[in-house]
Amino acid sequence: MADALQVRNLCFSWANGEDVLKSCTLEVPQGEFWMLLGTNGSGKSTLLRLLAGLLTPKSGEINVMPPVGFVFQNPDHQLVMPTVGADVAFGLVEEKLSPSQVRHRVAEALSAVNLLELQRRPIYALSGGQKQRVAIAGAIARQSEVLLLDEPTALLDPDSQLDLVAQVKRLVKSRNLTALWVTHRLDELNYCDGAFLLEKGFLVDRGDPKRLQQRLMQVGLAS
Ligand SMILES: Nc1ncnc2c1ncn2[C@@H]1O[C@H](COP(=O)(O)OP(=O)(O)OP(=O)(O)O)[C@@H](O)[C@H]1O
Repeated sequence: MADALQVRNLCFSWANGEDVLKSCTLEVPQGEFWMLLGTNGSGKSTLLRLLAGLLTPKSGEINVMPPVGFVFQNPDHQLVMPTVGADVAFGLVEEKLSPSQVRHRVAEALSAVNLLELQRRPIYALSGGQKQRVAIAGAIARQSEVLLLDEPTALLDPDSQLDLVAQVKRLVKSRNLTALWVTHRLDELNYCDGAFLLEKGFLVDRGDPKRLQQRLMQVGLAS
């Protein structure tokens, strides 16, 4: 399977000169769900922002299959419209679509995350997990091939957390999407195809999630 996401020798420094990513190389095959783990400050969010094109690398190569959908830790930083349906439609304003095409895309994306019946609900009246699903529906409506999710369950209770990760896994598999999901929660590793471990800007391990789960349970992953 071809890679939907590829990074070669990626280096990044902030303006203060701090090296955050040190020659990182990774790839995620199309249709797979991978996770990115690491202690606080190891560079996970920075890597995700580079993949989304929100930051510019110091050196190295990034290839990500477009369009890319990004899901933030806090959905209140991303949902901008008053209702569920309006928010998902807002993401389509730059595409030249007729009103009926927009309605169709919004309905299809909300069905994919089981929120169609909440289309007219105000955003403020949603739970945290429902808000994250609206953010994911936005990416699906824009027909994103790659989903980048930066600790999307950090603000969720354990039940909503596992519902969300299971739902993203189903979406990835049923639509042949590709996802990279940042987490501190080791139980989420049960849902992915593989995982990367980032330490102080170096990718120090990768591969079978069960093996990484064991390794991290033994040493304890700081969160
Ligand atoms: N805008 C910024 N300007 C300067 N330094 C930054 C900026 N954002 C992050 N950093 C620094 O970059 C390093 C990596 O931060 P990053 O947020 O990528 O880590 P992380 O692994 O996602 O951490 P966490 O698990 O706490 O979210 C940290 O030392 C952080 O202080």
